[in-house]
Amino acid sequence: MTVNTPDGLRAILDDPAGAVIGLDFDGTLSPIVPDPDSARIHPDGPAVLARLGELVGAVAIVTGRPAATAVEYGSLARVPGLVVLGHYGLERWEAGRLTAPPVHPGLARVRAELPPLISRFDGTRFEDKERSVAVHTRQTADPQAVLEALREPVAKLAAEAGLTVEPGKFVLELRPPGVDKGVALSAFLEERSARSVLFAGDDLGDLPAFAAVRASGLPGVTVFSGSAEIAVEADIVVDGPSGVMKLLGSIADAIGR
Ligand SMILES: O=P(O)(O)OC[C@H]1O[C@H](O[C@H]2O[C@H](CO)[C@@H](O)[C@H](O)[C@H]2O)[C@H](O)[C@@H](O)[C@@H]1O
Repeated sequence: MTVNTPDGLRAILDDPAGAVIGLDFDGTLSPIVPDPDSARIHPDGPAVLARLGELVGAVAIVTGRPAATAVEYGSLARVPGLVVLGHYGLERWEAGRLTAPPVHPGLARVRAELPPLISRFDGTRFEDKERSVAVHTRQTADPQAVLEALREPVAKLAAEAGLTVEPGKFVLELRPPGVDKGVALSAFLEERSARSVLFAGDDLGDLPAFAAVRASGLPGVTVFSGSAEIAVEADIVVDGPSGVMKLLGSIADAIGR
């Protein structure tokens, strides 16, 4: 683990009741796997998050997944006070209740037109998440080349349907515009009158949340869940979800003392 800026962490440990711990799901809490439906939280996750939920102001999962999927794949239903902001903040799950806006009308079109567009590349995967869709290339023979080949036609279709493209690890998501993880995290910090913040993520879609930590004016710490797939600047870099678990566990231990 590389620690560059421990000040934000110090604020969390000194005043845990004022701390918001924001966490991405895939690649941060859940190891990356080839099949998106097979992703599950790291085995230590439910217990570590349950401990943290008792100790800090709030634990929030901010994810591109539908909120209910993150709760299910994360076995998170019993984490005290947990809030899950799904679809980059479009949806909110809290205490077993889901709130979400109507489905964007452009999704019907991409649901019809995207599968035939991607089917010329063997191994591409269409993920229908109801309020967004995603095209995965991880299981193709050349994931990066297929991603590049699809970038332009997918962007054109998304624009015509009034959707935005969210690129990630061998994935292009088409989702409603107007919200991102930074917007979602900033609003949550305001709502909770946070006095400090940590956000951990692993992918391009997490960068707005890292920027929100920096823009918040609060003592804050960004944590990058590192992998060979992308490199991102953050205050703390850990080794994937197992490193995230160790860090969160050590924060819980330090607060508990
Ligand atoms: O915001 P996140 O919680 O990180 O979700 C982002 C997307 O993650 C998922 O895809 C990624 O994880 C898969 C399972 O490990 C992996 O197969 C894929 O290559 C990754 O891109 C998920 O399937 C998407 O719907 C999420 O939006």
